[in-house]
Amino acid sequence: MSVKVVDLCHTYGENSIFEFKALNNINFEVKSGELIGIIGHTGSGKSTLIQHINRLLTPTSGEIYLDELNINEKGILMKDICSKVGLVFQYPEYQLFEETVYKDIAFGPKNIGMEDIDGSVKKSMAMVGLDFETYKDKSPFELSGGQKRRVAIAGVIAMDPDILILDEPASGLDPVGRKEILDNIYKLHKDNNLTTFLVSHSMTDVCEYASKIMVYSHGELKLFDESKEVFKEVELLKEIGLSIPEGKELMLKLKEKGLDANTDLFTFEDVVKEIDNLI
Ligand SMILES: Nc1ncnc2c1ncn2[C@@H]1O[C@H](COP(=O)(O)OP(=O)(O)OP(=O)(O)O)[C@@H](O)[C@H]1O
Repeated sequence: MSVKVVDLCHTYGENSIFEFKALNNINFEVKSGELIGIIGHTGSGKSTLIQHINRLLTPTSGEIYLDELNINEKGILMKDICSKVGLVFQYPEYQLFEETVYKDIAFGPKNIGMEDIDGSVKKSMAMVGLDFETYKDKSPFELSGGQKRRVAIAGVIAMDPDILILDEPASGLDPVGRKEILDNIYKLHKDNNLTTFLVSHSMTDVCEYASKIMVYSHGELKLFDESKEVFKEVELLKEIGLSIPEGKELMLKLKEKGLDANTDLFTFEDVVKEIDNLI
């Protein structure tokens, strides 16, 4: 499913002394099946943006289209949007509340009136790499941080969305847990052709996975391009207060030291290969 955002503005507390413009004239188009990284400093508007894509917020002005559907048009039910757009909030494990993993994952599908609840729980658990028999009767609260997060993601996937949005899915996990969850999300996206938005503070996290990256600063979309093009804008990114991926940083340092390093590289794998070539 494609997403088109046209002239989107969002002002919190309009016409009050707390008025704050969180998004200013945002325009972009994302094709069906793309994985988009959304990067920006704290308070740049990332969460505000993603809440518009599943209509949790109403634009102050502007439009959002999912394929041809203008989601804020009169008569469109919230239920219809929820079944198309799955939003996984930051630290989703804090929103787990049922006594078993099965019940927690089944909650969403039941709520939107899906028929084969059992089938969708089984399928979504398999998709996030949780064995059904091992985990279905466990309490979500006895699981590790990474496993809890998988349960929370399975609860959203179980509603069979066309678009998946994840707000900082790797935050608070150790390096192994981060890689596991991000690899799993990437696989979900690829296997199901899910249009996916990955919100992060970390360039290093998103650069390995995203086909394109959006960079937000103070409510404005500053860059939206393929990763390697975005990472060429080193000065602008530093000005905004964002670090470039560690791999690219290393390549730039090697170049400074006089080595013929390819500074267009940024993923861990590519950088390791390049270092092998250089030494
Ligand atoms: N409900 C609200 N009322 C008033 N201002 C808000 C509200 N929610 C967010 N803001 C403000 O809007 C701006 C954008 O917030 P938003 O949460 O979208 O940023 P963010 O990029 O997601 O930040 P973070 O990375 O810290 O989650 C911030 O300055 C924030 O303080």
